[in-house]
Amino acid sequence: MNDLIPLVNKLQDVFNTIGSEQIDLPQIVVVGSQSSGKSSVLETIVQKDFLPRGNGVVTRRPLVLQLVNTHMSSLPSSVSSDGSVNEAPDRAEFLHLPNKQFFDFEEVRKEIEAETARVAGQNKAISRTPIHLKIFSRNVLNLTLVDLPGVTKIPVGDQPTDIEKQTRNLILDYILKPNSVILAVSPANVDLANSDSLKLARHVDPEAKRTIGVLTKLDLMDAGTNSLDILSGRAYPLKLGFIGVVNRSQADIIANKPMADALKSETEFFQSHPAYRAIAHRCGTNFLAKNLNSILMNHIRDKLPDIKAKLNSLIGQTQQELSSYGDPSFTGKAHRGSLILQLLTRFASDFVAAIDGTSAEISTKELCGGARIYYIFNNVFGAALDSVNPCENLTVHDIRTAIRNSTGPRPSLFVPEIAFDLLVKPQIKLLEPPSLRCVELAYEELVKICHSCGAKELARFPRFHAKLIEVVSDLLRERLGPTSDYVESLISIQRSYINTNHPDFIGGGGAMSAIERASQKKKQDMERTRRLSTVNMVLAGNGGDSPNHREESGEKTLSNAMTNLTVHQAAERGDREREKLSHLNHPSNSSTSSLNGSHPGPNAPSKDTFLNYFFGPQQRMDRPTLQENPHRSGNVHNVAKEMVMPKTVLDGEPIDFERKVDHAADHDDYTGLNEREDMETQLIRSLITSYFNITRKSIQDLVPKAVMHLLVNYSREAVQNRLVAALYKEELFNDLLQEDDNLSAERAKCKAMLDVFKNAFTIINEAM
Ligand SMILES: Nc1nc2c(ncn2[C@@H]2O[C@H](COP(=O)(O)OP(=O)(O)OP(=O)(O)O)[C@@H](O)[C@H]2O)c(=O)[nH]1
Repeated sequence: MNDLIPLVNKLQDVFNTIGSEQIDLPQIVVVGSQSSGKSSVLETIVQKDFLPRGNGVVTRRPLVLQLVNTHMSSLPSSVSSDGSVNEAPDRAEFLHLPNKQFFDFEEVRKEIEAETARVAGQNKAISRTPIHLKIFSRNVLNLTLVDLPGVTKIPVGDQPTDIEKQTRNLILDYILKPNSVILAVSPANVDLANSDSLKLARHVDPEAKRTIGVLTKLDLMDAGTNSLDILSGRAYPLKLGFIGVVNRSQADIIANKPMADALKSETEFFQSHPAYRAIAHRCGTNFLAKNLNSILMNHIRDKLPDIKAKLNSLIGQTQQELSSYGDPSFTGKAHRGSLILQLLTRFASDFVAAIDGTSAEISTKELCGGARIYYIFNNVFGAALDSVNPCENLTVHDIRTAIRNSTGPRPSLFVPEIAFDLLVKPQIKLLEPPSLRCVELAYEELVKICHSCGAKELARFPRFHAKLIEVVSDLLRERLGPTSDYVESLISIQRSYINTNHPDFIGGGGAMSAIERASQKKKQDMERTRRLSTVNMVLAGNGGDSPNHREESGEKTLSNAMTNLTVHQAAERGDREREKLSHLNHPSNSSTSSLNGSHPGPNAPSKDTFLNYFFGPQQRMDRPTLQENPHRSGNVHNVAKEMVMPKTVLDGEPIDFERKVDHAADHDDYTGLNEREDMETQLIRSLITSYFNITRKSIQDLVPKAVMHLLVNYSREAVQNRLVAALYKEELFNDLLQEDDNLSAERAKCKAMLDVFKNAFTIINEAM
């Protein structure tokens, strides 16, 4: 039974070697506010002066103290020549100094101070890293105790402003572990209601099952007061009870009072104290040590089955982790070929599965693989194409220049087809950058896919993994060129023949109708604005009307004025307007019927020239007479006719050639377009937009198909063969199957851990 504490110490040592905190080993954690007497309690238990002393914060790192009874253990004693047994002297060992033994406990104190300062600095700051100290003595009972920094309220020295929070968290880290027994130290000369240690203990152990209370400084209580209520468990119930102790006072320490004397004085104190006399056998440091020893042993005995179960599952997990690093024996000569082939096939099928979306490890966080390619086609590429303005960079100047240049030395009779052709081709070129970008994005996605393939299985063989990626990347790069070229040629194909017979093309008639509608609307708007401003003028011209008067007449005057004005103006314009409108809309008028619809009727001949689109075949003959003076009428239909006859001729004005040449040379001077020029420009723009939209649609359809065929599907089919051809070569096997150094180290660490767990399991098995 008494072997249980050495067993836990053994486990602790075993786990310390691998720094594993996976097992929560039973231990006693000493908690208390600053200067409550924690170190004094520990020193009295050990019966040695070995802990740092001083004012204020002294314990600044957790101290894991293992007490080993050399009397009970088989450890170092020797037999002298006269046959008597020489008890080995008490000694201490630090985990951080494995080859050094301390026999002078003053040196132990210095080492704790130096080690504390090394990690936590010289000035009052605290650190979470524990110091492990083992003390071998015949005067101690087997115990494992952890001394923690005291709960501090006010920061001093280098301590950060949140020192209270930091110490609290550090303490909580230890006492939260269900296998920790909390030794809550409270000074008896301070009201228990203010005890920090009991507050913290209650927080993590509300049923007070694993908290043992220690009352220090019982000798410092005011005369006439005592803690009998607490010590007998009436004031503050704890399952493990309260134990009172009297440690050395500061004066005793200064006077170097020996431990043995201190223990004697303590016993005398309890035996002679009127209040404690009756419970003296349950008080004092010796009783505390014995009690702690049996509490810890019982605790260990209770917890061992859990620890065993936990170890069991850890062994399973670690074994699994170890096998994930691969079996080093499997890379022997006989197996290399099949291993290479197996990993290579796995890589290729991962690649295909990622594209097809059949991968076992499909991400739920972000789009990947095939879905991402679809997203590129549908959303990214689609949006990029949609964002292209069909008339991007196409200024009025460009359009006018194109029209003029395409007519050569002749005056422009119609808006020439050649100008449209000239202008629309560069616009189609605008579809090329997004299309090529689409190819690149799909390529990049495939590269990304290939980087994520086989990552788990191939972590062991980084060279092989890199080679596999290299070969697939080469394959993808090879396909990038032809795919981009093909997509580029798709755009060139579109540019090489402008198919104005396309059924979706708006054509001249459609474009004219659209412009006509827009123009009419614009005119109506302008008219409305003009009327309103006239009304305002009428209202403003109402003589000496004061502002107040105007306000009084209000809406009524305004509406009257508007009605009068509208009626008046309608009468003035009269039949002229009505006649024009009926002329435009009259179905029997063949010249307007084709203008109003996008497509000519079923009997209309094919739209082979611009003249056809604009006016239908009959229009060739339907030229305006000079008397009609279409420009002056401002009618859209007449303006369209103007494109057939230059305005200057229609107006009958003499042409000043000198001025015209100068004007044409002045490229920036297109701001003051006349109505005919404005109409021509608009017409060209709407034709370009219509044709561009048709091309955009077909590019949007064709590019993804090309990318799928030439890049994605091609590489998908070719990947396995390519990998085998490039890498399944006997002379490469050695290089490809070179293991990663880190992985070998990880495997070794994992193996060591597994050994530790197995070892611990055996230790527990033997003890139980
Ligand atoms: N008279 C008397 N003095 C005590 C007793 N216990 C501790 N002291 C004194 O109280 C002071 C603080 O004791 P420590 O043991 O250093 O307290 P601590 O809780 O370890 O302090 P920190 O590690 O700094 O948090 C010392 O001067 C001790 O001598 C006691 O039972 N009686």
